[in-house]
Amino acid sequence: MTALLDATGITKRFDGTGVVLDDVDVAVEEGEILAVLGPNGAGKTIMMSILAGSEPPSDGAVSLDGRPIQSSSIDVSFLLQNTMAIDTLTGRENITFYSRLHPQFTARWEEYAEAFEIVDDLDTPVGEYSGGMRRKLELVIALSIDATIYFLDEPTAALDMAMVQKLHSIIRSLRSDGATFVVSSHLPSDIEVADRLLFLRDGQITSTGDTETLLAELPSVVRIPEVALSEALRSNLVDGRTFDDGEQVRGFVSPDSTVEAIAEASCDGGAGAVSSIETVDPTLTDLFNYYSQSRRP
Ligand SMILES: Nc1ncnc2c1ncn2[C@@H]1O[C@H](COP(=O)(O)OP(=O)(O)OP(=O)(O)O)[C@@H](O)[C@H]1O
Repeated sequence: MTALLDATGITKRFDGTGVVLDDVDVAVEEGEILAVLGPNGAGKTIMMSILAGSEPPSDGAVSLDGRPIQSSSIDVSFLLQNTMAIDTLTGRENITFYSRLHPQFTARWEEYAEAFEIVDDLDTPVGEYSGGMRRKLELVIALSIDATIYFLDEPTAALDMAMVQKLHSIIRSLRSDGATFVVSSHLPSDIEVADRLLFLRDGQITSTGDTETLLAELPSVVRIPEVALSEALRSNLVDGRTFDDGEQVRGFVSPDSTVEAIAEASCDGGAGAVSSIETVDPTLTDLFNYYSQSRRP
């Protein structure tokens, strides 16, 4: 089956910064929801801009339905962080502006403005909006376009959890009508809406797959009291790395170690905390932390 969106050998270089996207291949099937995940500076925005056809790659090519992608195509809706809403116009005027600009703009905006709770703010200039209000208005506009494919760059960055859930439900509903989504994020909660995850780090794809498969391939997760940490214990963890979890930390058990070895190492640390070291079920945050930091074995 030919992918709806097909990007091959995408590379981006900037004078000074050098290579920020390095020979990336991405294929997105029709009706798929792909989440592009990675830490700050991983190259998500650059990749989204190139995939959506709004930024030329230094090398490589992107096609939509077999033709070179163009951001101006009526098939594409692209939400790029903080670039859409015009400050001097009110929310309503922005909506009118985009409705005239895009031939596929629909009356769905009214339903979405209600869902994102910005109806009462529509007559206020966008320059007076908070970051979250602006993001919600931009989402209302981007999602009201009847596109074949939606590129949403970090749509949930300024949203509270209730709004994140509403966005996910709108994405699912448009997908059930046949739409395709590429959504970038650095929030583990966005994993919930995706069919497939693609992790980006330092401009390269470190892993890709569905959530279930990537979760199954995750090393055991261990929770350790911070006080029990020692160099010897860290040497049993993947990359020696730990992640905050309240008064404890979490880490991934190295392939050549065991939870028992970690418990023993904690004795060596002199903390007497052996009994409180435990393996735990992996969460989406564990999944995000592991694949954002490590290369799939
Ligand atoms: N116009 C530019 N000129 C030079 N370097 C750039 C330019 N735009 C981005 N970069 C560099 O490319 C790299 C990737 O940036 P990008 O904005 O794509 O990351 P990101 O994953 O979206 O990060 P964040 O989560 O912080 O938004 C960074 O090192 C950044 O400094």
